[in-house]
Amino acid sequence: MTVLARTIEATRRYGDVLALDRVSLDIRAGELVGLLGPNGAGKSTLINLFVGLRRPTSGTVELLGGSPGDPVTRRGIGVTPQETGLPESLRVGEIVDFISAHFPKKVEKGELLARFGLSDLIKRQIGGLSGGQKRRLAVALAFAGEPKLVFLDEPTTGLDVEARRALWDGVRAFHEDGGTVLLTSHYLEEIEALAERVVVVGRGRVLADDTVRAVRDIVGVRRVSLSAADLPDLPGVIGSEREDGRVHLLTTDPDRLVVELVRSGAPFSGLEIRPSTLEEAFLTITSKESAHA
Ligand SMILES: Nc1ncnc2c1ncn2[C@@H]1O[C@H](COP(=O)(O)OP(=O)(O)OP(=O)(O)O)[C@@H](O)[C@H]1O
Repeated sequence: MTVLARTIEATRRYGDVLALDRVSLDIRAGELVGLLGPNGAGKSTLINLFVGLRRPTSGTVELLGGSPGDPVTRRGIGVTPQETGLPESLRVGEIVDFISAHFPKKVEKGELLARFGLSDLIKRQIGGLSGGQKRRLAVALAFAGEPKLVFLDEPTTGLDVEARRALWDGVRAFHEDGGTVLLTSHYLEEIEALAERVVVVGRGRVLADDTVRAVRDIVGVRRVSLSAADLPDLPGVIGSEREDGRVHLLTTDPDRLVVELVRSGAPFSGLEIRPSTLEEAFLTITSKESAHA
């Protein structure tokens, strides 16, 4: 399958901060890929490398067979960054015309607005739109030039459920017509609603690149925490660490783990069970450390 965007061992530093650490990733034609990761994982940095807003400190980035630095290449993509500022005095229809004018091919205005549930707002000034409507418009504009590949950085931030659904419908329609999308999110639920492939990023590295189902199994992990001096080997523990005298055990079956813990007779106190955060689940599982005392 044709690769539309690719990084090879891409590293990006901001001063002392290593935002991306040797990331190699292919985005193939027709894919809808979700980039999932906690705050500061490096998602926006990766998108910025792909769309030519930043250059890698080392490594290579390719876009549509060319370089992201080339404005002609960039005409083949659509982008909605995390923060968007649209001119307040323009009307919705006017901003669509303005953006479309930059592209050789364009989606018909009425159709573009309908796809994102914005038809009724065509004559409204942008300054009079709600935050959610502005966000939806900013996302719709990424599709205006009939792009081959669209990058959406947290497209549904600040949207209510209905607006989020309207936006998802627009993205799905583009994908069903063969379009390729890379979108970032903090939420697996969002990626699950849209994507088939999930790339999990944490601390600048790709931690997993798999189907939504496979990633969901890992994210479904629970964290069982307790205070104990010594613990025997317990079944079903897929990762563990010790912190300030507490032991954190990761498992997909916390009920069984607790039963086995009690059966083992090992003294413990302060038992707590909670869902693991994405970062905990992935970093603990992928680290080789084990903290069986
Ligand atoms: N312009 C910058 N100058 C300095 N550090 C930066 C800059 N941009 C990003 N960083 C740092 O690089 C790391 C990765 O940031 P990035 O914005 O790519 O993460 P993210 O996964 O998109 O996070 P979020 O989900 O919060 O948007 C973070 O530690 C961030 O503080």
